[in-house]
Amino acid sequence: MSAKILDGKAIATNIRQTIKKRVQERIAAGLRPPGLAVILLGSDPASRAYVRNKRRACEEVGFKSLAYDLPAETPQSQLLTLIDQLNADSTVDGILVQLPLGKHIDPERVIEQIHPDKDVDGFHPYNIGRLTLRLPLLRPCTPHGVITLLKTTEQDLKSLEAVVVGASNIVGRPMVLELLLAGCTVTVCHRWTRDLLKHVSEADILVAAAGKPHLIKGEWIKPGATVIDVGFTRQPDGTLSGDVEFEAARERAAWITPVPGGVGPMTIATLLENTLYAAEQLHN
Ligand SMILES: Nc1nc2c(c(=O)[nH]1)N[C@@H](CN(C=O)c1ccc(C(=O)N[C@@H](CCC(=O)O)C(=O)O)cc1)CN2
Ligand SMILES: [Mg+2]
Repeated sequence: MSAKILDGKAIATNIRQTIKKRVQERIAAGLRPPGLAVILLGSDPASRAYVRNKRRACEEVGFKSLAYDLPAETPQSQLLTLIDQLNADSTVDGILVQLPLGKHIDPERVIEQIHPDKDVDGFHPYNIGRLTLRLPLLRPCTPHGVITLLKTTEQDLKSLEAVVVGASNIVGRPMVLELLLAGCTVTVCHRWTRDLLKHVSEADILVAAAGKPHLIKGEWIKPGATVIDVGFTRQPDGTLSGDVEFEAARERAAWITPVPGGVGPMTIATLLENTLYAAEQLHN
């Protein structure tokens, strides 16, 4: 078997086109464009690249993009004051602070300062709580983007065995909640899991989000499984590696995401969806 490719790049392009049309309709109806404020501290090259892509994506679909590039040493109090100003700005529907932040800043404190209705990353405890209680509002972008990808396979997700590898706040944990909401039976593996192979080999749906290149061996994959690789580690030669041995896994899986071009583009497309949702449903 050679798995079908889940082409996140193409699916994300379709989503972006749909959003662009909706923004044009809004403007034609005399409504303002959705606004997204993206805050970047420091000059980490990867963070700069992701932020550049987010701002470019906003401009392409016709959103108002507000850029705040602050020095790495910006005090937390100044960041909180900026967030307060953006919370009060009625032209801003979404606020995000690019992660990770420097050691002098408490990311949980910063996320909690964002008004939950403008938390388009879906990281605020209010939005995570709503997802936990099956009342989702603004949902974390990468996990929700993965669900969008899974829906394109037209499998009935109900009753499937899903295994998430990695338990981070921004991917693994909300991914568990999303898969549970979709009707899967969910197992989460993490650094203390004793027998990773055993769990992975039982997965109908595998979401690898450990950030460890090639942690998941191809021969562990259950034949016919759907493999979603959230990992993207930059190697010294400049190439990107996922958490899964792609070529070997592809021989066993039914569906698989590439790295790059799988999950990554869905994160940004889902961010645009969240910002449009905030503008249309939460701030009118
Ligand atoms: N505030 C946030 N910070 C971070 C998030 C987030 O969702 N919100 N996620 C990651 C970084 N990230 C977006 O911010 C992100 C990472 C990767 C991609 C992506 O498109 N990856 C490409 C490959 C890109 C490359 O060549 O380097 C792919 O997989 O195809 C998009 C967004 C941490 N911080
Ligand atoms: Mg990818």
